[in-house]
Amino acid sequence: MLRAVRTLAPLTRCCSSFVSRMRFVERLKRDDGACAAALQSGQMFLFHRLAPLLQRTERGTLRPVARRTSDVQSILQRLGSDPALLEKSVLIGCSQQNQAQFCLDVGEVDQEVLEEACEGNFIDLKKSFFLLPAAEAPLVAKGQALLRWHQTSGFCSTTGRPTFRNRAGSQRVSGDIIYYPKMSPVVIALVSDGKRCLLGRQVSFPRGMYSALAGFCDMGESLEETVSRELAEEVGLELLSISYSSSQHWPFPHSSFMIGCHATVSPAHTQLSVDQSELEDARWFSLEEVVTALQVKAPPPRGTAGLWLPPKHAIANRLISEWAEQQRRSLDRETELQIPD
Ligand SMILES: NC(=O)C1=CN([C@@H]2O[C@H](COP(=O)(O)OP(=O)(O)OC[C@H]3O[C@@H](n4cnc5c(N)ncnc54)[C@H](O)[C@@H]3O)[C@@H](O)[C@H]2O)C=CC1
Ligand SMILES: [Mg+2]
Repeated sequence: MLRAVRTLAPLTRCCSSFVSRMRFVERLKRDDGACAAALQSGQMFLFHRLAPLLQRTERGTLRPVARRTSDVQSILQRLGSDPALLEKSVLIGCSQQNQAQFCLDVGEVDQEVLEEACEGNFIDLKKSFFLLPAAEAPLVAKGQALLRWHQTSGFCSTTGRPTFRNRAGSQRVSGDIIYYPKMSPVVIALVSDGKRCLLGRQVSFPRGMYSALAGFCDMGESLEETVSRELAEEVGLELLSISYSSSQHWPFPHSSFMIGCHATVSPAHTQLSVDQSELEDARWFSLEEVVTALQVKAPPPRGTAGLWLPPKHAIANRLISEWAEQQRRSLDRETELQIPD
C-alpha cells in the first residue's frame, strides 16, 4: 500500500508570491532576452571546478556567498578574465526578494586570487554540504548539479555534434534534439518490524554510521517495485507495506532524486540475510538506540562502538526521525490506555 503522509502547507502560506516567483523563473527559461536582462540585476553563486564559494560564520558553520552579477562582472574584469565567461552562468531560481539567482563555474580563473577578491573560499561540496544551513544547501547542490551537467553534456549522444544551451541553461539543443538535465531516481526506505527499525552500512560510510537502505530504480520499475527488490536483494526481506514520506535532490556522487519511504515487515519474518557485496552490515535497532543516536552530532571516537546516523540534511535522517517520533507517540498511546479512570 502506498500513501502520501506529507502535506504542502509551507508552500500554500505565501501562495501569491510563490506563484509569481515560479512563473518568473519559468519565463526566464523560455525567453533568452528576459533571462539576459534578469542576469544583469541578479544574484550570482560562484563555483570553482564545481566547489562552491562559501564564507565561514561565527558559529563555525558555512554560508554560500551570493554576489550581485555586476560585482562579479567587475571582479572578473579586474582579474583580466574573459567577459564572455558570464554567458556560461546558469539560472537556479528566484530569491524571496524576487531576484533571479544564477550560478557560474569560474574554474579557468586562479582560485586563490578569486577567493581573496570574493572574500570566501571554494570548498568541496562533499566537505561543506553538512555545514551549510538547511535552507541554502539545496540551492548550492542544485547549482553544482546543473554546472556538472553542462560540463558533461557538450555533445549529442546520437550524432556526436556539439550541443548548444539556452540563456537560462535549462536545456541543450543539437539540431532538433533537446536535452534536459538528468537525475537518477533512487528509493530510500526505513523498514520497521513494529518495534525496531532496520539500518545498514556500506564499506564507504564514515566509521559507525548506519543509514536507511537505498537503491537506484531500474528501468521500468515503480517505486514499490524498487523498494521491494532492493530490500530482497540487500537483506533478504519481504515487505508488508510501503508508504511515501518525502523526497530530496541528492548531489552525491551525481544527481539523484531520492524518494523516501517507510516500509514494514511482519515481526515473524525479520531474519536478515545480508548481501555482503552491497552492505558491510545491516541490523535491527531499538527505539532507545535510535533516539540516543539522533542526539550524536559527530562520529564516535575511534575504538568505540557508538551508532552514528546521517546528518539532518540527508533524507535518511528525516525518515529515522519520523519513525522515532511515530514510535514514541504509539508508546504514549499504549501508556494512556493502561491508566485506569
Ligand atoms: N540522502 C540520503 O539520506 C542517502 C542517500 N544515499 C544515496 O543513494 C544512492 C543509492 O544508494 P546505493 O545503496 O549506493 O544504491 P544501490 O543499492 O542501487 O547500489 C549501487 C550500485 O547500483 C548500480 N547502479 C544502478 N543504477 C545506477 C545509476 N543510475 N547510477 C549509479 N549506479 C547505479 C551500480 O552498480 C552501483 O554500484 C547513493 O548514491 C547514495 O549517495 C544513500 C543513503 C542515504
Ligand atoms: Mg543500496
